[in-house]
Amino acid sequence: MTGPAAIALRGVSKRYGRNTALDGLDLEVAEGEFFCLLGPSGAGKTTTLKTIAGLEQPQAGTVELGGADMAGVEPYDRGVAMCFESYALYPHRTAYDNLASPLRSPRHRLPANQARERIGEIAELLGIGALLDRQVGRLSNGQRQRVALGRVLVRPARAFLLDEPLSHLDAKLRQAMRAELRAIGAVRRTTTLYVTHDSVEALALGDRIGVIRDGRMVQTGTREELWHRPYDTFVARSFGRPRINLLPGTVTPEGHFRSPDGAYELPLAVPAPPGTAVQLGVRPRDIGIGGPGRTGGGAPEPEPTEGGAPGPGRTGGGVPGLEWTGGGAPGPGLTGGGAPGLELTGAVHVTELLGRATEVTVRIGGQQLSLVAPRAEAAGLRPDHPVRLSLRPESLLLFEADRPARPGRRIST
Ligand SMILES: Nc1ncnc2c1ncn2[C@@H]1O[C@H](COP(=O)(O)OP(=O)(O)OP(=O)(O)O)[C@@H](O)[C@H]1O
Repeated sequence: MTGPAAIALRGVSKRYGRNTALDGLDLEVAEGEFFCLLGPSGAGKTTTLKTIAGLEQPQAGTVELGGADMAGVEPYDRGVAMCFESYALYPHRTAYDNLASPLRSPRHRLPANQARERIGEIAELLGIGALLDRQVGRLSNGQRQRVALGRVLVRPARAFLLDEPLSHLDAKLRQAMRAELRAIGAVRRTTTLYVTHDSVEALALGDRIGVIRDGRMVQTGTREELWHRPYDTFVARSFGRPRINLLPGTVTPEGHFRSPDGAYELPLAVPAPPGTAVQLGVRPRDIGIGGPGRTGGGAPEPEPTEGGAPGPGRTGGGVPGLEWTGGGAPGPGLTGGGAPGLELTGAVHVTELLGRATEVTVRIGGQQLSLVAPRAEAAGLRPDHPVRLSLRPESLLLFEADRPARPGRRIST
């Protein structure tokens, strides 16, 4: 990172009475970066944004913007623009007026013609150009949400803090807006911290993603890092639908994974002490069905259940929702060919149609495992049919067993 981070939180704790919202949170967002903060409800995402904006005072830790400590700096003087999920708009004024009001404040005042131009540009990009004369109180929730987002984006800021700005839109519009959002010039140029609980959105939008849980940052990284090298089972479960299979078992003296009933063993690429209780992580799209024909690189189909993401879907080393723009080699984990595939035999439990693909749940001994197969390949499968599964050793992840208070960490070399 050159120069100070645009946003830096160090050891930030925030309690509300006996409720701990943030518990020593660390976060760094680089200048110009689009950073997605992903976490379940109650993880502390909104509190993080409010603390950066100066609307909440942490009990411990520091917040820096552009290298300057923000302790004691009023929200207005921090220069960040925040869009709340519960948007505050003037319901009796027009959408245009709502967009224009930030540009009338002494700090951001623009000459009328420039203000009009800027509002027009933002409104067009957000698809509300035709609604500018309408009173906000007469707009739908989704339209109002776009006005609220526009209000944040019209004025220059050192950083945008966006709290689930697309949550009120229907799936189709959300998908379109997601693709549009990063194209907006203001967003492209400005550091953006974007809160979401939707992993598809995070994968589609974030230059980097931070996964937050119980007020702590579990892992930050690029989508490839989080997908291929998740810190623990919580992060692994956060990405991908259907979810990653996490199969409990133990490590044998030979360093193999063994299922609890001994129904199967698989060699492990990662050394783990014999006897260790572990979980084997394997993503449904990395499992081939019906023999060696499909061992080369997981299912070639686009993501049917995660089709909301822009781009070709599966070009980025298996990470869904990733438009691979870097050229050259995709991320790790897709070495294609080369390593011999592993084989397992089981019986079909159920099949479920997912649009162009089919989710197949297979029983192996007492365990179940789900995979995604192209619809045509799965068409003939019936419950109790015997099936052969193929796995690529490099797509297997190994985790410690989950404990009640702590998801199992990934075991790596
Ligand atoms: N003003 C408040 N008073 C008391 N508790 C609060 C307050 N604000 C947040 N909390 C608590 O702090 C924790 C974190 O809340 P926060 O709103 O930051 O989570 P979140 O990740 O944004 O969740 P969501 O996705 O549901 O919006 C929750 O347990 C919440 O109940």
